[in-house]
Amino acid sequence: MTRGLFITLEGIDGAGKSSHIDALEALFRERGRTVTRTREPGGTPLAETLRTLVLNESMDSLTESLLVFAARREHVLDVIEPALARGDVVLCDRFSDATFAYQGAGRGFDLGVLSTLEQWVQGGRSTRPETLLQPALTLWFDLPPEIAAARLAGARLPDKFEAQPVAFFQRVAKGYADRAAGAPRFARIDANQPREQVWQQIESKLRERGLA
Ligand SMILES: Nc1ncnc2c1ncn2[C@@H]1O[C@H](COP(=O)(O)OP(=O)(O)O)[C@@H](O)[C@H]1O
Ligand SMILES: Cc1cn([C@H]2C[C@H](O)[C@@H](COP(=O)(O)OP(=O)(O)O)O2)c(=O)[nH]c1=O
Repeated sequence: MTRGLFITLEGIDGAGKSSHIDALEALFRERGRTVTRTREPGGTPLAETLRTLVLNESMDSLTESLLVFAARREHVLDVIEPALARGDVVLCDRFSDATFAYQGAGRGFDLGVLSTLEQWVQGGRSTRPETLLQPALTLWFDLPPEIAAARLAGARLPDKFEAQPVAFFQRVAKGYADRAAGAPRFARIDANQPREQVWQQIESKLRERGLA
């Protein structure tokens, strides 16, 4: 059986990821694909418990990094790898790029330690970089932090991260830009557009890459 397709959605809080994931799922289902839709931190009962802690408790940045990678380990083993082995399209709302952006760039935590954890969690037993589990495509919703903050104001009760000042999200946004630079799996979506145009960009990125 052919291995599935791993797609992640990334961007700062309020960038518009959740607003497009239903349509993305519908698009693949219309093409006859089985879709596993999931999110991080989360995706398994234990990982969802860890998510509640990470999103609600204040903690040291190493603790936070270990918890998101612990949740990811469970998620990769129990959900993502089995779904890819079945041939599913896996649509995941955030993955390890979020850790590099939020814990790395946002909190200032050591990127080398994050890379080591990434290798442990996504690399199986091998230490070769090419064996790292990474998405085939990362839809990166790029939106200026001031605009994301304005969109979120009044839209929902802020969690621990959403309550951070704009300066934090400027660092996170830079973290995403750094991670995207030179990584062809990233497809930048200009999220500072009306919804319809954001969706058109998503469709055209999928077409360009022969994925839909
Ligand atoms: N293109 C858009 N233009 C204006 N508002 C938008 C757009 N896309 C989403 N929104 C609104 O912005 C807020 C954040 O969007 P959401 O999809 O929840 O972001 P995320 O999942 O990335 O945090 C929501 O209130 C949503 O309705
Ligand atoms: C996956 C991940 C998420 N996060 C943060 C980013 C988000 O603020 C939060 C949860 O993401 P998200 O699911 O986008 O939140 P919401 O349900 O409110 O749309 O967790 C990290 O800090 N590190 C990570 O590794």
